[in-house]
Amino acid sequence: MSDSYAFLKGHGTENDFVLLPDDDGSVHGDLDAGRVRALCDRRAGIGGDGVLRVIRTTALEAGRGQPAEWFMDYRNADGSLSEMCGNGIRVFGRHLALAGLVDPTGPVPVATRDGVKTLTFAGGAADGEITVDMGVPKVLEETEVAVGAGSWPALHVDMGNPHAVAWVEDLADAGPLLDAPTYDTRVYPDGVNVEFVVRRGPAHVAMRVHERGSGETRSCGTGACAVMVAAALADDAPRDTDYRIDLPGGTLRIRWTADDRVLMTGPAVLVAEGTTSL
Ligand SMILES: N[C@@H](CCC[C@H](N)C(=O)O)C(=O)O
Repeated sequence: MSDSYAFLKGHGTENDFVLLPDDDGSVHGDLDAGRVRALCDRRAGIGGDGVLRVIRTTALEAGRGQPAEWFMDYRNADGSLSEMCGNGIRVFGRHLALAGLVDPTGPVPVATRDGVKTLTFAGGAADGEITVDMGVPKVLEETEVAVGAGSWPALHVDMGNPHAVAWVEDLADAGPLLDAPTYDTRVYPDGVNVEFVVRRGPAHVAMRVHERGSGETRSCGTGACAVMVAAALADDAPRDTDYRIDLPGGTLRIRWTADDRVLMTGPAVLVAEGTTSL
């Protein structure tokens, strides 16, 4: 492994990531958790909610056999793995398009630990929103989450990664979320991302999120999809209704289609690139 290596920094609705180009896996090897934590450190590192390693599908065991050239190797800021990252995959796609590694005029498949997701670019490589086919949601059991003295019923929605969606009176009810919400570990043996949601209008909600492995973040794409599914069920909304999901870092638009797929649309921005030896 080399001492100094390339990175990029980007965000999707202010959910921010360090990207590590590593085509054949020779730069970062197994990408140990310590390096991920150092890169994501907001004072001593570059800073980010997670790391996106850009690696060929053929170069990583988790990617082999998936029908896509590129694999999004996502890690949370604490170094843990997750199956999927909704904001991250748009940023990942933006990098692939800007680097000329994919053709953004057609559908772009990206392999993940939750299988292949397909990206559609509304603009060119450099601008416009990106829509991701996030696949079929799994609506599971009713459960409960708690923060401090407050506790709320929550719906378990699986978007490839686990979510608990809790309706609250006010987004401030959950407090500063410095501590992770508590949850039923029998329901979520591998941890959970917890979303707190309020209504803003018809097909329009706002949310905050505490992410497994990253703490409270400004946005979570898979979380927004889970929230949209919970809201559409609560509203008895017809399929193909477009929901607006407001997050502290911006807005995502989500649709649950008649053929049971969740489509997420939002921005993806690259803000810096360089080399580091972290
Ligand atoms: N911010 C992401 C989700 C990242 C993974 C999550 N923290 C987990 O551990 O499942 C998104 O935009 O979906």
